[in-house]
Amino acid sequence: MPHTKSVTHRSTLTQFLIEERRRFPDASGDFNALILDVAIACKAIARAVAFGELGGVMGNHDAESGGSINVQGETQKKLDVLSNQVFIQRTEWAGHLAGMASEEMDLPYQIPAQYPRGKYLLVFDPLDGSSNIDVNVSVGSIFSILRGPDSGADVCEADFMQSGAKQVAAGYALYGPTTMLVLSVGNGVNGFTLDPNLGEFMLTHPKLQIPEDTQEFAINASNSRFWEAPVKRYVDECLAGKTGPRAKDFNMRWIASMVAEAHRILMRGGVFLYPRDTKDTSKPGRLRLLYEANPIGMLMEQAGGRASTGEMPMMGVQPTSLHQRIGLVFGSKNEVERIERYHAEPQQKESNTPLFAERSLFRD
Ligand SMILES: O=P(O)(O)OC[C@H]1O[C@](O)(COP(=O)(O)O)[C@@H](O)[C@@H]1O
Ligand SMILES: [Mg+2]
Ligand SMILES: [Mg+2]
Repeated sequence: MPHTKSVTHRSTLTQFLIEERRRFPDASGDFNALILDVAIACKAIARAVAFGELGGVMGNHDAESGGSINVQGETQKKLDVLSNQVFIQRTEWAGHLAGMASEEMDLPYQIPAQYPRGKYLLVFDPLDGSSNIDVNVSVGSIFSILRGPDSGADVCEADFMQSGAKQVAAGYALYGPTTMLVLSVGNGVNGFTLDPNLGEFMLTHPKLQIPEDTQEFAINASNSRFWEAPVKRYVDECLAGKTGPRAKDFNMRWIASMVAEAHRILMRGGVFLYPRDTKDTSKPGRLRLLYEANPIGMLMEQAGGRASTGEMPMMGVQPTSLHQRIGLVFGSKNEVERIERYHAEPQQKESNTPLFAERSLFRD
């Protein structure tokens, strides 16, 4: 029986959290209860994703009335909206939260008056990789936990303006061939696989560590004409392979679900770039600082990898707005450091490797 071993030999998420809590004898248990509520939200979203078309959850939200647009200016999918509701409903009632913020909500979410307020802030991307929902490719949920104000008053944007270094915990759920929860409570990174028979997350990937070197990179190459010189240089050098300055061949991946790319990198190394570019100068990057870059950044750093804007460590960035976008580079430490070095070095005018050279296949 496939699940017998997991029942007898593996820790459940609950057991793992209780054992972690023993490190903090004064802890109230609120934090563990919050993580378990987040885990239930993720299980509920995993079910909705798994039913797909059968569950009537595919396609755009509110399609009959022309669709709904979120604060990012993006058309919301039904599953974006549903996942957001699931996160709220599973966590707002318990008295652990001072407030929440989400990709799908313009403003901070206030805990309704009928519920007690607590000390944490929950920040989340309820469904990452939304463009993949309708094509049955892995998507996920990303979350970050911060300390909130003690006042019990309504939360405001300023309460969330905390650097990534202040995160108490971060994690994601990946709705792939198996559902996984990957979590850091500030003491390394651990991966749990959902046992569908028990409905429990079981510790299957303890103490994840990202290899420092890699031969695999992920970037949306359709944006290459908008990249800044250091990014062009880095990718050119990877593409040049064995005969180029890196003297080794690289492989490339692009899933268009950052959460799935982060997972691959946690499993076997690699580097992910969604850098700042010149495509739309009103948007300094595609991905969002508070609920994408920071939680993934914390997981990377806790697993021995690195996360950066390209210019500085992501964990040191002081946020200025709830839905702030930012250039993001993360993964194997030596590659991220190399990209940072390229940003710091005086810029060459043009890379002299073939893809972007002045005279090449892609230029007259
Ligand atoms: O469409 P692109 O440029 O490939 O961008 C894909 C990126 O957008 C995202 O889907 C953004 O997240 P959301 O789906 O939560 O908006 C990332 O997961 C992914 O890396
Ligand atoms: Mg996202
Ligand atoms: Mg999203």
